[in-house]
Amino acid sequence: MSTQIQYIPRMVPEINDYFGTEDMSFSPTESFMNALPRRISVQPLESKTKPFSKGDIKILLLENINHQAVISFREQGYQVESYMDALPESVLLEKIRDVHAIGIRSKTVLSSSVLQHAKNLMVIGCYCIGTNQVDLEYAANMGVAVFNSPFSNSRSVAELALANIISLARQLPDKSLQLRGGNWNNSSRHCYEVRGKTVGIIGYGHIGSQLSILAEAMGMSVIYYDILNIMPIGKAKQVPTLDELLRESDFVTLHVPETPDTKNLISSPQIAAMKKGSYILNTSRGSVLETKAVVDGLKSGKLFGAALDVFPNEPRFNRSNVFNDDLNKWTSELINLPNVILTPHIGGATMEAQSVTGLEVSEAIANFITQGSSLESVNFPEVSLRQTNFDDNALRILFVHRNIPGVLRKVNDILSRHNIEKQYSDSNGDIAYVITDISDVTQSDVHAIYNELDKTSERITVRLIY
Ligand SMILES: NC(=O)c1ccc[n+]([C@@H]2O[C@H](COP(=O)([O-])OP(=O)(O)OC[C@H]3O[C@@H](n4cnc5c(N)ncnc54)[C@H](O)[C@@H]3O)[C@@H](O)[C@H]2O)c1
Ligand SMILES: O=C(O)[C@H](O)COP(=O)(O)O
Repeated sequence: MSTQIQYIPRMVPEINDYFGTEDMSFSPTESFMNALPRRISVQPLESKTKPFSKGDIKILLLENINHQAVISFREQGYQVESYMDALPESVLLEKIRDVHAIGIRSKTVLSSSVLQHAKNLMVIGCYCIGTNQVDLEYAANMGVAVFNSPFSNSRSVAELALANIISLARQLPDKSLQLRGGNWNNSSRHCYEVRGKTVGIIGYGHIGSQLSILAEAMGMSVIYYDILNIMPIGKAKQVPTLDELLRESDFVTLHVPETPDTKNLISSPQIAAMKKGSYILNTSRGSVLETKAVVDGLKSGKLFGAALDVFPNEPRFNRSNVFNDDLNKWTSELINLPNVILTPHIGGATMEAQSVTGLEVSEAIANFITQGSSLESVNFPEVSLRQTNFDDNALRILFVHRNIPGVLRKVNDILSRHNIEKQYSDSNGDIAYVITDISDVTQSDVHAIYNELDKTSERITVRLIY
C-alpha cells in the first residue's frame, strides 16, 4: 500500500508576529482585473488619485521574501499571504488562480502552463536578479509586467566570489575539515597567495564588474569576456574570446545569466582549454557549467579546486538530506573531491541584499498596481506618467495592447469627448502600453470608456484608475 504525504505549505511566521492571525484574510475577493472600474487610487507617495480599496488586492509572496516586503504591503492595505518555501506546482496552481500580484525568488517556475491559471494576475515581482524562472514573453502577452531587483545583491555575490577565490587558493575547505577530524596539517603544498594571479570574469555586468574592483584591490590582474563591449574598470582588460580568457586565467568565474546561449557555456572542451592547476567558480546558474566536466577536471588534476553555489537541480526549500544523487547524479562524486566549496545558492543571501530587494521590488509592484508605472520592467514597454492636476473628475487609463498600427487612434477616438491631459505610449516587440490621463469624467463616462476599450480587438488589458 502506498503512503501519501500531504504537503502543508509553511507560512512565514513573522507575519503572525507582526500582525496577528486575525488580520489575515484569505477569503476569495472580487477579481481586480475583471471587475468594473472601481475607485482604484493610487499609491502612497506621489499619487494624486483617491484612495481605493487595496484590501481587495491579493498579493502572494513565496520563498521567504524579506519581511520588509510583507510589512510595506500590509501597511498600504493590501491582502498578503506569505510562505516560507516555493510551493509544489499543484498548490501553486491553486494559489495563483485569484491573486493580483505574486512575489517569487529563483525557485518558483512561472511557466506558461502555470501562468495560464492566473486569471487576475497583473504583476510579478522577482525578489532576486535572475528572471529565467519566468516565461517573460507569455507574461507580457497576458499584460502582466515582471520586475526584478537588478543589482541589490550584486555586492553580496561579488564578495562571496572573492571569498571563494581566496579560500580555494589556500585550500581552506580541506584544511578546516581535516582539523575538525583531529588532523593537524599545516603544509603549504599547493597553497598560494592571490596577489599577482589572474582572475578571468565571464560576464562583466553588475556582479562581474563589482568583483573586478574587489579582485584588483587584492592585487590580482583582471581579464573579462562578455558578448558586449564593456568599458573596463581600473586596469581590467576585456579579451576578445572566451578561449583567450580560459588560457590566461588562474581563476575562472561565471557571472552570466541563464539563456539558451549560456547553457553549458563551460563544459569539457573549455575546461581542457584552462591552465593546469587553475580553479573554476560558479555563482551564476547551474545550467551554465556542466558539473560532470568539473568532476572530471578535478579528478584528472587539471583543476586544483572549484566553488559552486548553483546547481542544475536545486531543492525548492530548506531541509535535510536532499543534496544527493537523486537531485543531481554526480553529487556523491563531487562531495568526495578535495578543495571543493559547495554552497546552497547563497550568493545573494545576506541581510543587506534581502532587505533592499524586499523594498525595491515591492515598490515596483505597488507603483504598477496603483499608477501603472512599468519603469524598469524586464518584459514590458517602460511607461510612466507623472500625475499633475489630478482632480476628482480625472481618470487614468492603463491600456496594454497588441503593437499594430492604428490602435492609438482608436483609443483616442474613444476618449475624444475628453481633454487628454497627458499621454505616453511605448512598445516592446509585440506589446504596446499607453497611459492616458483625461479630465472631466463622470461615473457613467468611466463605465462607457471601460466598455469601449475592453471591446477593441487589440486589447490585452485595460485598467482604470480614478
Ligand atoms: N548565486 C546567486 O545567489 C546569484 C545572485 C544574483 C545573481 N545570480 C546570477 O548571476 C547572473 C548575473 O548577474 P548580473 O547582475 O551580473 O547580471 P548582468 O545582466 O548585470 O550581467 C550579465 C553579463 O553577462 C553578459 N553575457 C550574457 N550572455 C553572455 C555570454 N553568452 N557570454 C559572455 N557574456 C554574456 C551580459 O552581456 C552582461 O554583461 C544573474 O543572471 C543570475 O542568474 C546569482
Ligand atoms: O537571481 C538571484 O538574485 C539569485 O540567484 C538569488 O536567488 P534567490 O533569491 O532565490 O536566492
